[in-house]
Amino acid sequence: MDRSIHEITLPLKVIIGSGILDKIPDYLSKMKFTNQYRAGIITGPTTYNVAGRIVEESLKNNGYNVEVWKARDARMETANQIVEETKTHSIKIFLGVGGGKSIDLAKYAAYKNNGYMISVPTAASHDGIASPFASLKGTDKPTSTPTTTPYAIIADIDVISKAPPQLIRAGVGDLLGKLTAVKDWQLAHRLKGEYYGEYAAQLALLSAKHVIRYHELIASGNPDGIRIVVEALISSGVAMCIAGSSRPASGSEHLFSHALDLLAPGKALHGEQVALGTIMMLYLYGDPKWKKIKRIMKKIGLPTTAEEIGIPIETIVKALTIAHKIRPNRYTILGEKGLTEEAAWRLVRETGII
Ligand SMILES: NC(=O)C1=CN([C@@H]2O[C@H](COP(=O)(O)OP(=O)(O)OC[C@H]3O[C@@H](n4cnc5c(N)ncnc54)[C@H](OP(=O)(O)O)[C@@H]3O)[C@@H](O)[C@H]2O)C=CC1
Ligand SMILES: O=C(CO)COP(=O)(O)O
Ligand SMILES: [Zn+2]
Repeated sequence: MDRSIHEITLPLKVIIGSGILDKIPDYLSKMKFTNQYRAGIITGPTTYNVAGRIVEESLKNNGYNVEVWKARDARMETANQIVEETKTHSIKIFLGVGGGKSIDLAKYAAYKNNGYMISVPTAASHDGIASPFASLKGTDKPTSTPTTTPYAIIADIDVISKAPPQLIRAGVGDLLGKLTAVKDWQLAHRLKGEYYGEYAAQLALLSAKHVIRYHELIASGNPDGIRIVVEALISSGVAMCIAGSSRPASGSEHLFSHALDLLAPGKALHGEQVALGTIMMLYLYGDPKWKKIKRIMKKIGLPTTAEEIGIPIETIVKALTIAHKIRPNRYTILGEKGLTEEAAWRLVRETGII
């Protein structure tokens, strides 16, 4: 990347409130959109019932021409199919209504169609809500594809609060990952001369520190706690916008999660896997904080063992040994050769994952 020109695109508007889904047409018109623009809702089978339908009906009631896509996965193949279909329908406004999967698909489709992406999260489970990247699956090396920064974020706290509690816990897990992601970024800067942006790094770290500070309030299910997680997730996404890469938000703990996605797809949530990886990567850094993070994870109900996350320990060990190959140009504590099987077994024993 040519670092002499650093272009940053941030979301134009962030609206967080209660019962705001059916106000989306008003927000769109305040952003100068009219119902001359065709709208596409990219959602999932469950999230359509939770939120997508409300958005669809309110847009239709306001004269919008609306098409809906209910996606079951965020594979590159699925993403390209949506791109083609949205092209046929001349969609210009792409609303990602759902979890990380739906939001990533909408971002990708908006980017490929030169449209506007509106991020409508139904769960506080990931920091892709505001990021300009789409994590698409289905290849042997899951990649973060640069797309378009969400033009606006419309987060309905009522909907997000009613989501299964496992999802908000996963959001905290994704944020805890910034503790090692930033260490990895600094390491790559020192050892490989990689560009490092202190401000973006500190912003990502702040989002992790913020949820650590308020973990008890978050665990109580109080709407103020939910709001804290949503804001921290948005802020971590903004860190990615500023950095121009997912570096501040994704390091060795994410490589471990991506490896699990390849070996045991659909077994656990992204943020749960990332948090488990964070314990182990902190340990590798010799940072005694791994014990505190594990304690906090237990307190809020995030899985801290192979059994709790529902993935066989052998698979976790295997993931640790292949994680470094997922994105070879992203240098992390795992180094260029990765962990041996013996080292991986020692790691899971020392950190009590087994
Ligand atoms: N681009 C980026 O920067 C980032 C991308 N990601 C990506 O995001 C994904 C992880 O996001 P995550 O949200 O955990 O996964 P999903 O989008 O797969 O959502 C998990 C499940 O929760 C359901 N769900 C979501 N909201 C609700 C709700 N309110 N009520 C009931 N069910 C709900 C979804 O339903 P349904 O089946 O209807 O979708 C889905 O079954 C991964 O693919 C990850 O790689 C993560 C971080 C950053
Ligand atoms: O999940 C992410 C940040 O939380 C995105 O990271 P990746 O670049 O590893 O897909
Ligand atoms: Zn993540």
